[in-house]
Amino acid sequence: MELSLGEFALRAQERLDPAVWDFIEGGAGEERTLAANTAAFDRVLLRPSVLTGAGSPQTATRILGRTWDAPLAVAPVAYHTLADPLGEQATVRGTAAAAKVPVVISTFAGRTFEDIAAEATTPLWLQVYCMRDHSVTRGLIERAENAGFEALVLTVDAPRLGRRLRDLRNDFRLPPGMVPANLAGDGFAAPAAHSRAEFDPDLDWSVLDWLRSVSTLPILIKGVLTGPDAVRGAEAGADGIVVSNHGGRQLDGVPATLDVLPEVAAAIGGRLPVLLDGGVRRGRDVLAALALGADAVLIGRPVLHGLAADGAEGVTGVFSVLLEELTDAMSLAGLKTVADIGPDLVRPAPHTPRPDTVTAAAHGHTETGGGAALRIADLHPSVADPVMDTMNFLNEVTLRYPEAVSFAPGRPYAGFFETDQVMGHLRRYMDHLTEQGRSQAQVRDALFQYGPSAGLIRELIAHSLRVDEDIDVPPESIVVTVGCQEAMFLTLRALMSGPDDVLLVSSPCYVGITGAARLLDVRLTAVEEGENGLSCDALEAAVTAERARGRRPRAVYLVPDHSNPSGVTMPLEARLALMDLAERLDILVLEDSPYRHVSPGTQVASLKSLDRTRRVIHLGSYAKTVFPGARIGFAVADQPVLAPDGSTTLLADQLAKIKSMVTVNTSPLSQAVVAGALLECDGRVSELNTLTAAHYGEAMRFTLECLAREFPAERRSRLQVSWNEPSGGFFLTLQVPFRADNAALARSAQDFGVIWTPMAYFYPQGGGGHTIRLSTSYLTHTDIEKGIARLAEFIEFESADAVR
Ligand SMILES: Cc1cc2nc3c(=O)[nH]c(=O)nc-3n(C[C@H](O)[C@H](O)[C@H](O)COP(=O)(O)O)c2cc1C
Repeated sequence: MELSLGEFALRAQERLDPAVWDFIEGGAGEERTLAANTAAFDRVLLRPSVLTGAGSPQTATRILGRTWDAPLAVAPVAYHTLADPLGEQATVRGTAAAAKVPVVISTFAGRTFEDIAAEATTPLWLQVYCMRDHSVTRGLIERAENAGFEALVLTVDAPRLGRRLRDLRNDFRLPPGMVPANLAGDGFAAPAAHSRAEFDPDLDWSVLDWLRSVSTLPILIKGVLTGPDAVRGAEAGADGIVVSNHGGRQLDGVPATLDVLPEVAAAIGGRLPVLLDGGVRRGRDVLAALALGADAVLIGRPVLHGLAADGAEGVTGVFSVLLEELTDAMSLAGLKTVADIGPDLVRPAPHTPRPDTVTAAAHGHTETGGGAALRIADLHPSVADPVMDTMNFLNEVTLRYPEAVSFAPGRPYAGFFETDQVMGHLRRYMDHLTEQGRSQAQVRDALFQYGPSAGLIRELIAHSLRVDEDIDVPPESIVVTVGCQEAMFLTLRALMSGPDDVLLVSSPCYVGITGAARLLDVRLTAVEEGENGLSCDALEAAVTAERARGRRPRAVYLVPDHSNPSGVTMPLEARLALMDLAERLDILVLEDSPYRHVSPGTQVASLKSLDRTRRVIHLGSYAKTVFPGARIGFAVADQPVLAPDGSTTLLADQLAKIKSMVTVNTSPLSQAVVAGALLECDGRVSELNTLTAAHYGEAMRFTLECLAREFPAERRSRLQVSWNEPSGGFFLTLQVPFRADNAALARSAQDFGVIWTPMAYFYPQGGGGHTIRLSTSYLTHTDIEKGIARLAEFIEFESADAVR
């Protein structure tokens, strides 16, 4: 009886034809990567904890909404029929007898999906190679879906098969009669040549959109080896990442999967499951991979070894050994559950230099290599997220070119700010407290002391919402926050309770919410915005697709009025339809609307004022209506929250609880100043802002006039330039024929003296590459005129190549 996977391999080698053995065992090139995969596991030393009371370890884990008996799965491997005539049918039977874990079936399976499914009592996933003829791939997916397969695994490391020298030397051909049971055609006997003829070598990230359009199954991408690619995958909508180098069979010289796992896991930051394959041969290897950031591992060659050694029973044997070893290792390392496996369990072997130390030394920066030097990979992945860097880039460009006219920042116009106003507002609020019968000591405490987490000025805000917005909520449903940003942060923290929870956002989307989601490891799904703002059809489709993937869409975030960044306003009918839909889909609506009262004309009713069933959490801000330096925002969260003992609180109470651990309370001084402003206008913020709204309306009108002047009809159509005409707010968007990216922005700032924002920053899952955002709010007419003239020159220059 075999006691280790190595023994199964020996048995298999005895039984298999040498050329078939080479086909299975071999790697590409000099097989360096193949060797590196197992060597990386050999280097890991485990650090057990003693006396943990761990008892009998539990290997079960939960991934993609399903419980697996162990963090193991069968990797997609072509032609199991090479090892046993029953092929994949024997594999699924043998695997299920040991553990309920997924089996990934290769595009090149030797048995039909239907026959395999008939045998399976464990989840089946389909590995997808995307063929030049996409209809072939679509047909495979449809058949697999009909047979009950539960996920797709898109292999992304194989535009063609790698140079496998053993197969070239053996002139390897599949045995006569061996064909992929689910594909029609011929030429399969020579796998490498076939892959060159049939695999689509031109795939890019848009293939994920295509897959989404043909299937609602979760999609994992297999073959990712870097953090940035993992992030791209997540942004492109993948549901999971498989760190893989195809068992060393593709590009020889890429690193061992275990060595790149920490980088990928850090980049993903828990947003998606990360699986790994390559070289896992022992239970302790599973522990090492999980400790370094994997959620589960896939087993490739050993499954074929088991199959060749003893058919289905051999596969059962392989998984039984792995499970036995895993349980044994967990027990001896003091681990009770899979969740207890963390980075403390591993450390690199002493002779292994850490890659970043090598780089630092090469650059002569060794002095930072001491105890206090931190690796970015050890920090929360959000700090390395491109979303966070985009704003830095913009600030940097603005600082570097102070002479440039900047249409980038969405700042209020400074001409309305008077320093004395701050004193006046403060005095007014203090007088108000006194009028209300507070003693001098109480007034002093109110301003100088810590205050209630939920805020001091909730009554005044509630009054203002009632008289100005027709929003009738009790003061207790309000939490005063440090800017609207904190209101978003608290709301997401409270609502998003598990990895399957999803926040839907209108796309393009304000970066404050995407950034907060990133900090909190919240999963985002973008819902395309149309001419009338968020589309109900797109929202319903997104919610349905997420639910089909086993996820829980919790809320949708949007800016319904004069949106940042697009400038679009949702008409009343669209708002009513959204409220009905939110009710039907049972999701919450996060309404963020900072520009309503600083826009000219009558505003459409806010979503919160239309809310009859407490579906809307309103995220408020006084940054534009009073001044941003006060940093005062608020959340209206009047949703009831039920406790197990039957008692009820408001969501606002829970937000206040969280706030007490984030900022304790919002500055009472700042609250007092804003309260003074509210008192001055008896809560009618719209009246307080009559002049401001007229000013911003005029700035927008003048910008549109300058654009129309610079781009008369002929020039507009020649350059393929167009823009929208928002009725208010701070932003408008402009379509241009060239890629409006950071490089274009840098050229625009340096050579033409005009700065704008690439709209691509605002598309959480890609898009907006040919659109720029212009902010009209804080510039004078002279600057606007100068800036738009410069912009026109820049667009003309850039378009010269793009339009030809
Ligand atoms: C004989 C063989 C066939 C394979 N066929 C496929 C395949 O059809 N599709 C795929 O994505 N990966 C394929 N792989 C790669 C495996 O899915 C997996 O990445 C690799 O085997 C894991 O490494 P391990 O064998 O060291 O466990 C194959 C690997 C082998 C050894």
